[in-house]
Amino acid sequence: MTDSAVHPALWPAPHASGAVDTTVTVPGSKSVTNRALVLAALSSEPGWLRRPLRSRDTLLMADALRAMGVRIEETVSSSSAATDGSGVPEAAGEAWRVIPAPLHGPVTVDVGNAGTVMRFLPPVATLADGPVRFDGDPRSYERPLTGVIDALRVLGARIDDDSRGSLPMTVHGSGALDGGRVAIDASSSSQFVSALLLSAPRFNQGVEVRHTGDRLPSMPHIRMTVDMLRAVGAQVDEPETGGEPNVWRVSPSALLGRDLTVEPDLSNAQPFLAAALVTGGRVTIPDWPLRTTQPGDALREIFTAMGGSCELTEHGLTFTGSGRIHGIDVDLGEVGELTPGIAAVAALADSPSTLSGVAHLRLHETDRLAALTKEINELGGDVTETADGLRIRPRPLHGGTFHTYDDHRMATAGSIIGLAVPGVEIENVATTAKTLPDFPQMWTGMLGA
Ligand SMILES: O=C(O)C1=C[C@@H](OP(=O)(O)O)[C@@H](O)[C@H](O)C1
Ligand SMILES: C=C(OP(=O)(O)O)C(=O)O
Repeated sequence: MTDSAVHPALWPAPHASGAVDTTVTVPGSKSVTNRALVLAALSSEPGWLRRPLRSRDTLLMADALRAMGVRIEETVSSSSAATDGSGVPEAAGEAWRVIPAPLHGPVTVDVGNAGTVMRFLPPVATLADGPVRFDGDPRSYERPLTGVIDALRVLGARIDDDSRGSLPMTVHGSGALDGGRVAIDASSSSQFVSALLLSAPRFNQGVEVRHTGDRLPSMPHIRMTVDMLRAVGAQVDEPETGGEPNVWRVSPSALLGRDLTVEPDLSNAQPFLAAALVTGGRVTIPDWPLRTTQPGDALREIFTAMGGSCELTEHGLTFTGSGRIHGIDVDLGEVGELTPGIAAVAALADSPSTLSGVAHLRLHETDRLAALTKEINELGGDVTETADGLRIRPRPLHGGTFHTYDDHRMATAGSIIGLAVPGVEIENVATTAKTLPDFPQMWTGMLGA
C-alpha cells in the first residue's frame, strides 16, 4: 500500500435503491488480449485481434510492441474476414491487425503497473536487436520480477538490473536467445511461467521450465498460456496433459497468425454479478464463454455458494441474487484476482468468511490484503489478515472514504460495498482505467442513474 493522496478525487459510489435488473456488455479480457498481442507479434504472419480490450494495461503492451517494430493497426473492414461472424462489418476500431516485424532496440518500454507487461515483455526483448529499457510506475519496482530476470540469464540473456532483481532494467537483445532448461520459483506469480512459455517457440532450443517453489498461484492463467500457444501452432508438454508435475516444455517452432475474437473479461464482470447478489437482482453478461480458462468463470460457483443462482446459455450468463448473502470459506489461490470483489461481498454477508491461499496478493497492484482490511474496517467492518488471506466477520457498515491505492480492483470492491452502504466515496475511481476505463459510466448505467 502506498499513499494515494496524489489522487484526491472522490467519487460518490451510487447506492442501489432497489434490485438491479439489466444486461451489461463487458469489454475483452486483459489476460487474453495481452497474450494474443505477444503471440501475434512473435508469429511469422499477420493476425487479427477482434474486440481487444483497450485499457491502460493493453495499450501499454501494444505501444511497447509498436516501439520494437511491430505494426498494430486499427481496422475498419467490410470484408468477410473482418466481421464478427454475423456477416456484419465491425465498427471502426473494433479490431487490431498485428503485422509482425524484426524486433529492434534501442527503446524504452513503460510497463505502468501491468504485471503482464513487466513479465511477458522481457523475454520478447531478448529477441530484439538492441537494448530495451523497462521502467514503470513506482509500484512496478516493488513487484517481483527475479523469476523472469534470473531465468532469462540462465537461458542466455544479458540484463542490467543494478543487481536488484527488479525494475528498472535493460535487456540487451541480440536478436536471438539460446533457451533450454531453467528452474524457477514462481510461487509469487504465475506470470513468471507464462512469460517464459509465451516467447519460447522463438528461442533456439525452446524452453523447459521447472517450478521449484511451493504453491503455484493462478493455474488457470497458466492454462490460458498453454491453450493460446497451442492455438498458434506451438508444441507444449505440460503437467495437466500427462507431463511431469511442475514442468512445462515448449519446442522451437514458427507461430501462425490467427484471427482471434477476445472473450469478455470475466474478472471485470465480477462487480456486476456482485451487484445482482447484493441487491437481490438480476444481471446478464452476454457472450460469457461456455468453455474458458479465465479464472472469473469460478464466480459462477463462488457467488452461487454465497447466495445467488445462475444460468449459462450460448447467449451469456444470467446471475440472480436471492436477497440473502452468505459467508464462504474458500481457497482463492487459483483465482487470486477475484479476492477484492469477494471480500467486498463477504463484508455484507449474514455469516463470516475465510478467504485463503492468496498470500501473494501482498505483491499485486498494492498489498491487497492490507488495503482491504484497512478500508473495510474504516467503514466499520471487522476484517483481519491471516498468513495467507482474510477473515471477514460482517458488521453493519457506515459511509466514508474508500481508498484505492492505485488498484483497479480496490475501486470496484468499494463500489460493491457502496451499493448497500450509503455515503461511500471512492478515492481515485479513475484507477479502474487499468483494465476497465468505462467502469464509472457502466456502474451508474447499470443502476439506471
Ligand atoms: O497471467 C495473467 O494474465 C495473470 C495472472 C495472475 O497473476 P499472479 O499469478 O501474479 O497472481 C493474475 O492475478 C493477473 O491479474 C493476471
Ligand atoms: C493482479 C492483477 O494484475 P497484473 O496483471 O498487473 O498482475 C489484477 O488485474 O488483478
